[in-house]
Amino acid sequence: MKIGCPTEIKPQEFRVGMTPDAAHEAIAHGHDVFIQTGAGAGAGYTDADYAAAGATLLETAEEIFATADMIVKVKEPQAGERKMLREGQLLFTYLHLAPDPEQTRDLLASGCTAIAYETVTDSFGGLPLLAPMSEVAGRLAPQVGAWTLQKANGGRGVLMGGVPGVPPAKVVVIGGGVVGTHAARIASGMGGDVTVLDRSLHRLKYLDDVFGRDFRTRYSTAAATAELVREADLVVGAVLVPGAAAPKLVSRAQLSEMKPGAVLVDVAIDQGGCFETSKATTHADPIYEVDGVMHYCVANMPGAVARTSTQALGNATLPFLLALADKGWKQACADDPHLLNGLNVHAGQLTYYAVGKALGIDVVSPALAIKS
Ligand SMILES: NC(=O)C1=CN([C@@H]2O[C@H](COP(=O)(O)OP(=O)(O)OC[C@H]3O[C@@H](n4cnc5c(N)ncnc54)[C@H](O)[C@@H]3O)[C@@H](O)[C@H]2O)C=CC1
Ligand SMILES: CC(=O)C(=O)O
Ligand SMILES: [Mg+2]
Repeated sequence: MKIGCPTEIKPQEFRVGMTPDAAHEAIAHGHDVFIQTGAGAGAGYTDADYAAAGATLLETAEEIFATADMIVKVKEPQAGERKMLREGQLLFTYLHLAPDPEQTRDLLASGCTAIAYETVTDSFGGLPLLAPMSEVAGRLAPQVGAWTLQKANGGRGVLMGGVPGVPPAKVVVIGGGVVGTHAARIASGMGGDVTVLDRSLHRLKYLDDVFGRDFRTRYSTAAATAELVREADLVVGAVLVPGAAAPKLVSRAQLSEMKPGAVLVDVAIDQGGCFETSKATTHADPIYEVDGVMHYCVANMPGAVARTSTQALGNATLPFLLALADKGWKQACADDPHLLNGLNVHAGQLTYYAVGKALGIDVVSPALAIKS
């Protein structure tokens, strides 16, 4: 198979879909790998690294899209990239379609087959291709939250860990999955006074067993969330209903009850965000204020630490990438129901139920789509 990896073009996105090691493995499996020149630069990989791995360097994204049977990326295809997708071509990347009707429309119109990293599952009930970036974003969230809390950035001037004789920041993490657990661990390590909310008792029990000395847990009801958010210095939004638009758990009206200069970091923004007032921002201009409360809503947080993120994502995607290339997507998905769960679009049909529900589009079952 011809595998193509273009340079990411989302603003301030420095990750790359394939490392030189991944290219080397795919080539050892008998595939041809085409990398756009400069694609790895932001993650610290040179064109020479890819050439040494046996990949062919191509100058432009147009050449990559025209040449490859499978496109491997990091971020959802941007409007210009979507125009280059064609019928029968396989796209393997993050998509986050539920909050993105324009992208969904373009992918359906292109006739391509699109497998979304974020909806591939594993046998432990997890999301193995989302998890590495959730680990990164979760660990970044207290770091960016602490920065936003600084006075010069519009925050209320509270130091995360306090100092002897002065209390630390009150941190509330909504959602105790991968992002939430990593955010809580780091915030607690920085000295914050941390509470994690989740609606899964099983998850709360796990967190209490493992981290009970480091942070508190609380069952997520609207009342508990409202009470904790009112008192918080920093709130991290980390909920997920896989594939679906994020539920709105803090309303605009609640902002007026919060402390002036408190900070909301909405990691769930790539699924539309879990605060009513969230709108996606970029690393170039990450924060804004609404009703005295600072918001940080960057939809590609891991891009800030592109080298760590590229390596972590590459470790997770490689086995799936090789299965898709070795067997073709239909056989690979037929053999692995967890990979089939990644199928969001095929030949003009939407194949992921939660996306169809969010956007009001009819859905064809993925099991039927692989037979078409
Ligand atoms: N902004 C960014 O750069 C990045 C964003 N993300 C996003 O972060 C979000 C969280 O991802 P993960 O932690 O991997 O998901 P996860 O599935 O591991 O955890 C989500 C948790 O939310 C909980 N939850 C669902 N509804 C809830 C509610 N109403 N109240 C409280 N808890 C609730 C679930 O029980 C689960 O424990 C996703 O939207 C993901 O796409 C992930 C990586 C990077
Ligand atoms: C998960 C995701 O969308 C990201 O890492 O950018
Ligand atoms: Mg994202």
